[in-house]
Formats: sequence, C-alpha cells, structure tokens
Amino acid sequence: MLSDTLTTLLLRPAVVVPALCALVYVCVLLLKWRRRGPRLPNIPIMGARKGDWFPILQAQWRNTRDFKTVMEQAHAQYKDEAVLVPVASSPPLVMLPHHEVDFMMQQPDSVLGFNERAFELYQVDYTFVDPSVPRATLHEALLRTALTPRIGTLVPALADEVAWAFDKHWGTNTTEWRELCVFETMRHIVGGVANRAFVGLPFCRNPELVNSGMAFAVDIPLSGALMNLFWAPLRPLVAPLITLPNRIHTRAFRRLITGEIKRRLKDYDARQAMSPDEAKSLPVEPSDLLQWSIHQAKSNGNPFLWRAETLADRILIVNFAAIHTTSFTSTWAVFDLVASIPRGTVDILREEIKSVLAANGGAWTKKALAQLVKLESAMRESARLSSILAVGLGRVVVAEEGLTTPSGVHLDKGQHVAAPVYAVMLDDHVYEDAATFKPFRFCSAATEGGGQRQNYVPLTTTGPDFLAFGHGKHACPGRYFAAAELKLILAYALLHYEFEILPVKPEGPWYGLNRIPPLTATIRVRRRTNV
Ligand code: HEM
Repeated sequence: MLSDTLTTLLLRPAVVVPALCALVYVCVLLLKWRRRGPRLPNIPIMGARKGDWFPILQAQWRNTRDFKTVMEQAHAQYKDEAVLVPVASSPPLVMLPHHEVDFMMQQPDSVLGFNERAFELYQVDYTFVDPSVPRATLHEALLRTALTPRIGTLVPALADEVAWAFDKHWGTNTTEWRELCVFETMRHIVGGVANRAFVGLPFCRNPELVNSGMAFAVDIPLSGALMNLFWAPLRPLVAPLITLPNRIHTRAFRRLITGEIKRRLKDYDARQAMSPDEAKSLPVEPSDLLQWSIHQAKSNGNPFLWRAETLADRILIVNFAAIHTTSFTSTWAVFDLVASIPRGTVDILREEIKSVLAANGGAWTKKALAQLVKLESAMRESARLSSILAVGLGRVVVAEEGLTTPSGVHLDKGQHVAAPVYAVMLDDHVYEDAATFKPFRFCSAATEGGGQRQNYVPLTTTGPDFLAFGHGKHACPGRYFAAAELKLILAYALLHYEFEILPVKPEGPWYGLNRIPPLTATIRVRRRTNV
C-alpha cells in the first residue's frame, strides 16, 4: 500500500522531469570531465610512498600538509629532474628542473599557456561574478603601456599617500614605543597607496573600498583552491556557497565606485564631442588606472568593456594582483631588515635615504628613487630570500601534440607545469651562502673616471635565477610600479621610525604553493624626531 503510494508519487511529472534533467546534467558533466585531464608522465611522484594504494591522492594529502618538506626533498633528491607534485590547491603539477627554466620561457603561449593556468588555478568561471572580465585579459597590456611609463608622474602622489597611510597606521607619537602587526598595517598601507594610482583620491582613502579590494584578493585564491578540491562535476553545485564572499565583496566594490565610473564616462563622451580647443577649457582628466581603462575600453570599441560593472571588476582584478603580493613582500622586507645580521643595516639604509632626499630637494621623484641603490639591493635580497612563491612560472601545456622537455619527459596537452622558485633562490650553487640575508649582495661601489659609481641589479630584473616576479613574456607587468611603491614605503618607514631590532626573523606559514610572511607577528616602533 505504502509502496504503491510512493511509486505513484515518484512517477509524477513534477518529480520525474527534474530527476531526468539532473541525471542528464550529471552525465554531461561526467563526459566533459572524462575528456579532461592529461595522462600523467612516468616520473617520481613527490610525497608518494612505497605501498601506497592511491599514490597521487595520498601524496596530495601529504604534500598539502607540509609543502616545505616536499620542496626540500625534491631539491635534495631530484634537483636536475622533472618531478610530479600533487597538491590539493592545484591540478597535478610537473615541476621542471632549474636548467629547464629557459626552455619553458622560450615556449610560445600556443604551447605553454599562462592564462589557461591562471583560469584553472583560480577557477575563474566560478570565482568571478562575471568571468568574461578576467577572460578578456586586458590588464597586462594596460599596465605595461599606461601604468609603467607614468610611474614618474605618479611618484609625488604615491609619496603623499605613503605619508598619510603611515601616520594613520603606524602613528605619529614620538615619545612612546608602539607594538604593531606588520602584515595587518602593511596591507592597509599598500591597499591605500596602490588605489591612489588605480582610482585616485578620495576613493583610495575610503576604508570600505580598500577593504573590499583586500577581501577580494583573499577570496580568489582561497575559493579557487577550495573549488580545486572538488571533483569537476561537483563544482557547479558547491560554487554558489564557496564563492558567496566573492560576490559580496565584488558587489560592495562595484557599489562604491560605479557612481564615479559613470561620471567619468559621461565626461569622456562630452570631451569627445568637443573640438580640441573647447576641451582645453575642461578640468584636466584624472591620471589613474581607471581613466586609462576607460580610454582602452573606448578605443577597443566593444561596449561590454565600458560597462560600469566591467570597469569596476577590472580595477578589482588589479587589486587582487597588486595588494597581497606587495603587502607580503613589504612585510618580509621589514622582518629581513630588523633581524639582519650584522646589525646596522637599518642605519646604513637610513643614511642613504637621508642623503638622496637632501640631494633632491627633499621630495621624492622617479630620479631620486633610482638613486636608492642600497635600499634597492636590500629589497631584491629580501625578495630572493623570502619570495612568496614556493613554485612559480605556472603554465599549462596547450599544444595539441603536447610538449617534450629537453630531458625527454613528454607532457600531454592539459598538463600543468611549474618551476622550483624556493629551491633555486635558496641554492648555494646559485647564490653564495644563500640562506643568509646579505642586504648589499646586489650592489657594489665601482670607481669610474676618478669618481665613485654604484653598480646594482634592480629589483625588477628577472632571470632563471631570480623568479620572484616570474620570468619571460608574462613576468609581472606591475613590478616597476611595485618597486617604486615598495621603495617609498620602506624609505618612509626607515626615515620616520625607530625599530626594535629582532634577535631572529619570525617564520611564516606555507599556504598552497606560497610562502606567506608571519601574518600576526608584531614589532615595536617609535616615531623619530630628527628626520
Ligand atoms: C611585490 C609585488 C609583486 C609580486 C611579488 C608579483 C609577482 C607576480 C608573479 C610571480 C607573476 C606571474 C609571472 C609569471 O608566472 O611569469 C605576476 C603576474 C602579474 N602581476 Fe604581479 N607581482 C607584484 C605586484 C604587482 C602589481 C603591483 C601589479 C599591478 C599593478 C601586478 C599585476 C600583475 C598582473 C596583471 C600579472 C599577470 C601578467 C600577465 O597576464 O601576463 N603585480 N606577478
């Protein structure tokens, strides 16, 4: 009797139709998924042990729990070989050896894809409210052609924002020592300074806007890593929950900036309708990333690109690329400097900053920043020793026929590859006494024409031995801006604050494929009076 009722109930169209739809949906996803996934090459699997029943899965579990040990083991045992590194936050990764970095970088995008790796690692189809914005891949060109050439004109505004942000977050009290969390304050300082160049005043001082940008910068890697934990067919089902914070922060950011974007679009159109002489009577256009994005969108001719939401999302994406990278790097730099042995690094750098500033009339310019060679060397040394990347140069094989490496490993289409950044930059064969922070490793005094000249390697120069900003065609296009921003930040901190010197540098956690600085570590600072 009960079973008859149940059968009748289950056979009702209202139950059968959705059930059939769900079944078809799952079958389509399964088929799609089956077609994905390259055949893994037959190379050592890091983290797998003899007798493992499911070597990839078990290695993935072990590697995710302790990625540092895996990196050290890979370097000790298989330094010159390709190894497979299964890890939960990413599709299985083949880590190529140091001597194959140049080979990797010589491959065109049609063989090793940069964007395809980023789209999959961050699961952009789920983690972005509108995935067509990251998929438009317009940032690299805009940063290279608009931001980098204008760093010189931006420096005074950035210096002003650095001073404002330090006064707010590190304080102005010259009598008392203050204990503060380096990372927490740095991310607010960097968030404000970067947004001064991205959206200008007063938006860069709106805590809600800066917080949404910072929160989004956490949402994307975190939700991307969580999505990667799920079997592909299940991702559409779990995505709405996992990516809820992404939607909240995107909408908050859009809400705060949309009015300004619409105003600027109206101004842009009005300006275009005028003759060049008439336009001269108008106030000067803002000079920031938002304005250059409007110009880029309009000259591209695709109306999707000048929708207010698209433009807001583009600024948000650059916040994601710029803020955590720079705050992690500046946090590590502070700890490397205050724990530096022999002591005295802080004093040497402070002297350089003082004399360069005095020689340039007391104001920062691009030329003055270029004269901070000791500081630049110390920044490069910190980026080497404390790079936030454990592995880097992530790419996906996109060539139909796959790719065979010089050492004969064949990689199928769809295989993710990377390079061992941590191991290379801490290798004694690459850098003498690599585990020691030597702030002036990258600069030296040279005599020229009877005078003294400083030789140095800029922070921004990439190579197979220096991978903090990646390398090759996709090396970070924001690195020249980041270098100027970091110099202004560190110069202000060193000039205006005394630091409590630390006996040892605090260690940070490893998350996924990254080495993060200690997020809660504090230092004691006091505002200096004799600046
Ligand atoms: C110290 C701070 C920074 C570090 C350590 C850093 C590091 C990196 C790295 C490792 C890559 C990947 C390169 C590769 O795989 O070859 C990258 C790419 C990128 N970075 Fe940065 N970055 C920093 C700051 C910035 C800033 C300030 C911006 C924006 C103003 C930015 C925008 C980008 C973009 C858009 C890409 C993607 C490039 C492409 O599509 O080809 N980064 N960055």
